[in-house]
Amino acid sequence: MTHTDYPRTLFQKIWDRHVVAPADGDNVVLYIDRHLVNEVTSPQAFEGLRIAGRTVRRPGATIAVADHNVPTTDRDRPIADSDSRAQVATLERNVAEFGVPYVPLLSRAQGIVHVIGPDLGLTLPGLTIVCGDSHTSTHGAFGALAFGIGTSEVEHVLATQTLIQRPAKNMLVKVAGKLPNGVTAKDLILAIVGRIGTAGANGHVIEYAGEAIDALDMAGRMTVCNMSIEAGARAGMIAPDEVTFAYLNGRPMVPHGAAFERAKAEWLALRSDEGASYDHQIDIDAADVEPMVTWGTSPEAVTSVRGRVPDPTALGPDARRQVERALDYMGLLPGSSLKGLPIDVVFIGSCTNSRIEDLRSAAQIVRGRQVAGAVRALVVPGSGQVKAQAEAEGLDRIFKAAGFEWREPGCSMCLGMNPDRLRPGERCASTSNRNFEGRQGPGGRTHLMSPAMAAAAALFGHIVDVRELP
Ligand SMILES: CC(C)[C@H](C(=O)O)[C@@H](O)C(=O)O
Ligand code: SF4
Repeated sequence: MTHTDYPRTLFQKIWDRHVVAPADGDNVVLYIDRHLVNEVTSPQAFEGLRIAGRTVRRPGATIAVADHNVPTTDRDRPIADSDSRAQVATLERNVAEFGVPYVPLLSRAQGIVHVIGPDLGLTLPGLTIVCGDSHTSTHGAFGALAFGIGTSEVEHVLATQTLIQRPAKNMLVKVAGKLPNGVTAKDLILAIVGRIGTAGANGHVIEYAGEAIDALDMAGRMTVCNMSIEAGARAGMIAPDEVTFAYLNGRPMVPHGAAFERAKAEWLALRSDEGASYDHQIDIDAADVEPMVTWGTSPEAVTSVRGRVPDPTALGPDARRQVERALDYMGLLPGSSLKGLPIDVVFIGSCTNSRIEDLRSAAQIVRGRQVAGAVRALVVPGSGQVKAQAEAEGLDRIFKAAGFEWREPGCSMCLGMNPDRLRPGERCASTSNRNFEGRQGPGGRTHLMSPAMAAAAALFGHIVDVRELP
């Protein structure tokens, strides 16, 4: 079946290539190329297979790793928390029983599932990639169709290598112009989520395009696609180009030599056709984007670092109650300024911002300076490979000399499923993607920002505008 008779978007091209058969109504059976498995959403899925007497259909298309529950210190010792220990042990038992490839905790390849896929070259243009984790959208940065699935779908993919899917709508976010100095991919995606809201892309796959997107490195593109989910999108994607190919070339699971050249020729066709239509388009001028900081308990509660916390009395009754509650939780006064707000903890990590480029950008700010007195500051590389690369470049020494803790890879303080947590009332400058109540530990207060902004906050002990650093 060919579809060359009408212009299609990148999303439609990948979708069409993966439809196996129609299902009920508009639904289709979609073939899945890669299945990433973590310890959180897979136990019941494997249990389901066991009960039904099924096997894993394509173990070679599947890869498992533990990331959420792993401590980021003392890796050679047993995990102290019994629930976390049990989750990791269960994954290890399941992968052994079902013959699924597994990246062991002590392997150099271990890390956050959305960091290791690209690291290893498992994430390739044109593929369908799923994982029982919402931030699977990260992999769309390579021009893949990548989305999060629930536990029952994890079981379905394990058993059949397919999913029943309903077609998505398609949104284009076009970012014209250049991002100003000191403004990063993280600021851009925070600005987009702030503009369209956490439900702004519900039911849509977002494609990002335009000069500012083309200018991003792969880490930046992953940051943008990662947080698409915070705008309600099912996935985010960016057409592959020379930046993508340069990143991929030479990675372990990427085709080599002549096979790479052949693949590249195919990947070049993975872009939206001229005249392809979208259900929705958003236009952003990159020149207007500033360093962004969240003030509330939802990623859309965000403003420029020069901005102020909203004043609820200026709002209608519903918005007013919401903002009042957020400010109360966050311990912020209405109308107060974000710049100068004291912070207790700095977390540089998570699948949004724990890649080598993110660590370089933070280290550049930190080099030769010191973390402010009482601030507890953590750098948690996204994978063992990122950690080794950073150490080879001496970034670990820059961070440690400044007073940062240098940790083992994992989700860490992005969410409180492991020992890295905020204490109640602590305020954190965080490079992660969610600032929900209790996300980093009960009572913890999260301000999302870029790695450079978080690094600067660590040095001053309060939120600063990275553009104004001496
Ligand atoms: C625990 C996991 C299922 C969850 C997700 O799906 O995203 C987590 O990774 C998160 O970031 O909240
Ligand atoms: S780093 Fe955070 S957002 Fe990413 S998968 Fe882990 S918990 Fe989820």
